[in-house]
This record gives sequence, C-alpha cells and structure tokens, in this order.
Amino acid sequence: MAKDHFMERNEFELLTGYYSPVSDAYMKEGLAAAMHRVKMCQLAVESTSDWLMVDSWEPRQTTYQRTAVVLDHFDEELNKTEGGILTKSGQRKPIRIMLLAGGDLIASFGHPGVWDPQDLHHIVGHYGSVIIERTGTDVYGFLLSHDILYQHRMNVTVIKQLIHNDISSTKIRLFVKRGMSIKYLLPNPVIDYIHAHKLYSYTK
Ligand SMILES: Nc1ncnc2c1ncn2[C@@H]1O[C@H](COP(=O)(O)OP(=O)(O)OP(=O)(O)O)[C@@H](O)[C@H]1O
Ligand SMILES: NC(=O)c1ccc[n+]([C@@H]2O[C@H](COP(=O)(O)O)[C@@H](O)[C@H]2O)c1
Repeated sequence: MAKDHFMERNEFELLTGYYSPVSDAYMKEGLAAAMHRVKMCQLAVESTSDWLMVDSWEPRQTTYQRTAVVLDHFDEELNKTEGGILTKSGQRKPIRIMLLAGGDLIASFGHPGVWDPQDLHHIVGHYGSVIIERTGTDVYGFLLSHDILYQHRMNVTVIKQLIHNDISSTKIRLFVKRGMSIKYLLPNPVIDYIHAHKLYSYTK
C-alpha cells in the first residue's frame, strides 16, 4: 500500500524499505529471539517483495534502541557513510528517511511515558512518517488531537486501508500456540520456519 501510494505520485521516488526488528533487550512478552525474527523477516521479503529488505543493526544491539536512534542509524549509514544516492547525472543526493508504521503505533505516541517528546519532534519533524490505517485506530482524529503530530502534520502521510486487514502478530502467535492454522496469514516460508523451530510454544 505504501509503495502504491508513492508510485501514484511524483513527489518521491521510493528506493527501499527496511524491516528493523526490535532487539531482545526490548523484552516484549511473547516475542521470539531476535535471530529468529530477523530470519522470518528475511524469508518474508525474499518470497514476497522486490523493494523491502531487513536491517539487522537494531536486533544486534545489546541495549534497547529508541526508534529515533534507529532512524538516526539509517541516516548515518545511508546519507553520511554512503553519501546518499548516486543519481544518473553522477551526483549524490540525500535520501529522505521516514518511519513506516501502522495507525496503532502512532496512537501510542499519546500514551504517557512511552515516547519522549523530543524524540517525537525528531521522528516526525526531522524525518517524517508514513502511517497505514489500522482497524481500531482513528488516525485522522489522533493527528488532530496530538499537539506534536499536528505541528508536523505536513510531514505525515496517512495511507487508507481500502481492504480492512486486522491481522495482528499477537493473534498469529496465539494461533500457533493453540495449534491453529496460520495458512494464508503469513508467507509459506515463514510458516515453515515457525514450525521447524517450534517457535511460540508450538507442540504437535
Ligand atoms: N494489520 C495491520 N495494519 C496496519 N499496520 C500494521 C498491521 N499489523 C502490524 N502493523 C504495523 O506493523 C508494525 C509492527 O507491528 P508489530 O510487530 O508490533 O505487530 P502487531 O501486529 O502490531 O502486534 P500486536 O499484535 O501486538 O498488535 C507496527 O507499526 C504496526 O502498527
Ligand atoms: N520511545 C520509543 O522510541 C518507542 C516507544 C514504544 C515503541 N517503540 C517502537 O515501536 C515498535 C513497536 O513496539 P510495540 O510492539 O511495543 O508496539 C518497536 O520497534 C519499538 O522499538 C519505540
């Protein structure tokens, strides 16, 4: 959906998208070890996408890295180390980095103590965000009500979900735990990997 959005407009040329799985230091209940999550993301993009990739810097970190710091990492690697993108004219141009997230993640910007306001200015003001609508979250209402998001609203692109997709990784993990089928909910190589490594307390 994000790709379609950018292909339809001439504002940006979409270069690539990176999955950046959170490190084990985040300690979110139910998550598999980072090495498995990286592998599953790799299997997913290899089998389904010509523009998505996986970056393993964040999951390799031994301490939790806030999202603002993760975006800085991409900026450092793509724009400072690489010098941006080489254009046809032989010149280098800086790459615009943005946070691609679902509506629920953006709604968490309003949860007290979860995000540092300085980080939010950095993420949305300096980088910008592409938000995919998600069932259960009123993204437009939230954009209006949240002071920092509203201040940087020109840097926020909301993408409408034309077909509602309420798939959730928590539900997928629960299905596996209960021995229920996850066929058609994830790419087959990922399903095979989950079963082969007995992730999410899967027992036959
Ligand atoms: N069905 C969906 N529609 C839109 N965005 C989604 C959807 N599922 C996940 N995302 C987005 O993908 C990113 C990663 O999500 P995460 O790994 O936390 O999984 P999740 O499905 O949101 O987890 P949970 O089941 O706990 O809600 C977040 O930005 C989230 O908003
Ligand atoms: N302060 C922050 O930078 C902050 C806060 C909450 C979640 N996040 C990020 O959001 C993503 C999703 O987190 P949850 O699965 O907890 O919703 C993770 O990548 C996490 O690092 C960042």
